[in-house]
Amino acid sequence: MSTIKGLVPSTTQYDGSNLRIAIIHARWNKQIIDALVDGAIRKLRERGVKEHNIVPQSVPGSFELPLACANVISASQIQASTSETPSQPFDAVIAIGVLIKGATMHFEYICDAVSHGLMKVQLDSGVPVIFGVLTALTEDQALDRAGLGRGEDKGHNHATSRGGPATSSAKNHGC
Ligand SMILES: O=Nc1c(NC[C@H](O)[C@H](O)[C@H](O)CO)[nH]c(=O)[nH]c1=O
Repeated sequence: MSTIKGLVPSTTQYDGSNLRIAIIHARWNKQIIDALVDGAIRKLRERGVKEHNIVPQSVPGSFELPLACANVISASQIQASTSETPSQPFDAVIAIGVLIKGATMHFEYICDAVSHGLMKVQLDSGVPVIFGVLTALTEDQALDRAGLGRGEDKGHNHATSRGGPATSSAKNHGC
């Protein structure tokens, strides 16, 4: 059965060649995280973002993503405005995590806190924070969304559809 879900690809080809993007990722569920980070980097490079302008940084778990994103944004803005050798501030941040439901409500509380936290970071900073956190009810759901599915259909790496919004949001943000 066909589906109506999905992101309609933008007809505008955004040029990422002058963008600087941070990728903040958790270290929980490493096999899936690694595939998502690789997918995001691949999409950013396809959009023309230079390799040295893609800056990955890790945190222990998804619960630490909002603070790390806020810190990396403010640090880059301070560095750009006060340093003797100013560097370009980040134009967007991609937050990547993998949350898999367990037997308790821990999953729900982290998912809620992280999603609201990341939204607050982007509204407070004015810098786009792309939501790349998988909130999976099962391991197979997470594996499928990283393109690592255990069945014949390996699924689709959802992080490749995070790189695009990072460049388009950054450009629309007037960077
Ligand atoms: O519990 N499961 C998960 C998890 N827990 C750790 C949490 O994010 C945080 O690092 C600690 O609570 C310490 O603050 N973090 C994830 O990214 N995915 C999970 O599936």
